[in-house]
Amino acid sequence: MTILEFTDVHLSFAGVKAIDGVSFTVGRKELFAVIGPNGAGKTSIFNVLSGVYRPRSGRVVFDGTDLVGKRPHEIAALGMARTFQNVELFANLTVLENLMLGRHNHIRYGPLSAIAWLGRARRAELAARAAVEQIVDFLELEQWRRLPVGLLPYGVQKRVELGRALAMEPKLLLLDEPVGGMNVEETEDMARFILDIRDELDIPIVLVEHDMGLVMDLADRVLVVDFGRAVATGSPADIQHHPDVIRAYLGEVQPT
Ligand SMILES: Nc1ncnc2c1ncn2[C@@H]1O[C@H](COP(=O)(O)OP(=O)(O)OP(=O)(O)O)[C@@H](O)[C@H]1O
Repeated sequence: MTILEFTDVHLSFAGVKAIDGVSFTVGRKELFAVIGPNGAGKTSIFNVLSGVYRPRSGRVVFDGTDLVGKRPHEIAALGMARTFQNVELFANLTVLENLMLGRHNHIRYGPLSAIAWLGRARRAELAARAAVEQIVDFLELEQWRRLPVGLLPYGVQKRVELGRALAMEPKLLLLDEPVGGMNVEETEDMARFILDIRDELDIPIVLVEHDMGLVMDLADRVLVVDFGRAVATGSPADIQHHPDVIRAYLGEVQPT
């Protein structure tokens, strides 16, 4: 039961092989992590998944649909939501307003019914508000819900960004360094929410993260990339001791 198949994908920038024949699959109940040293190709993999880059060759199949050639908004509408390395929210809007924006692809009514606040428009708006309140509750954002996002601590902003992705009711969630720049307490909170998303909301997750401890604690399986290639795929316990993984992180050990 796979939600995502990434098969023999190649992507180059002016001679740099950012992705050099990487393949992996993600299961429907899986928390799948992609790790690797700086410049290894992790962000490029995310950008191919979300339609920002079109690969030179290879297949990317999401829930039965081939994604290659699709635009980012089309991929989002198919049910793939992402967060970004740097928080990308509307700083002047409140938490609730930012979360409502995440629902826009679920709101289907014409401008006339919206102006007249009739039937479908009213029902869709009320359903969106109810869904957003559930997310506020789930991510424990109550105390900040009516504050502009720009005023909130960084860790809370990252949580709002996660909430906005959840507001899309995704079939798959892509998290790009969800604990990057966070302190220990914020990291622990985020780790708990990520696990709850997989276990309670039943949403599979692909995670790119530099925090090894977090990856080892959370991931069901891990893909290690280096110089655009897949070095190893396996459980956290398996890959930790894999000689190619140790080499990728520590460099070649020279005999003395
Ligand atoms: N838009 C681009 N133009 C040119 N080269 C790029 C571009 N994006 C990525 N690259 C190159 O592709 C390679 C992979 O980069 P990528 O950002 O995917 O790595 P990464 O593993 O996400 O790195 P980091 O951990 O530093 O974020 C690098 O050599 C990078 O310089």
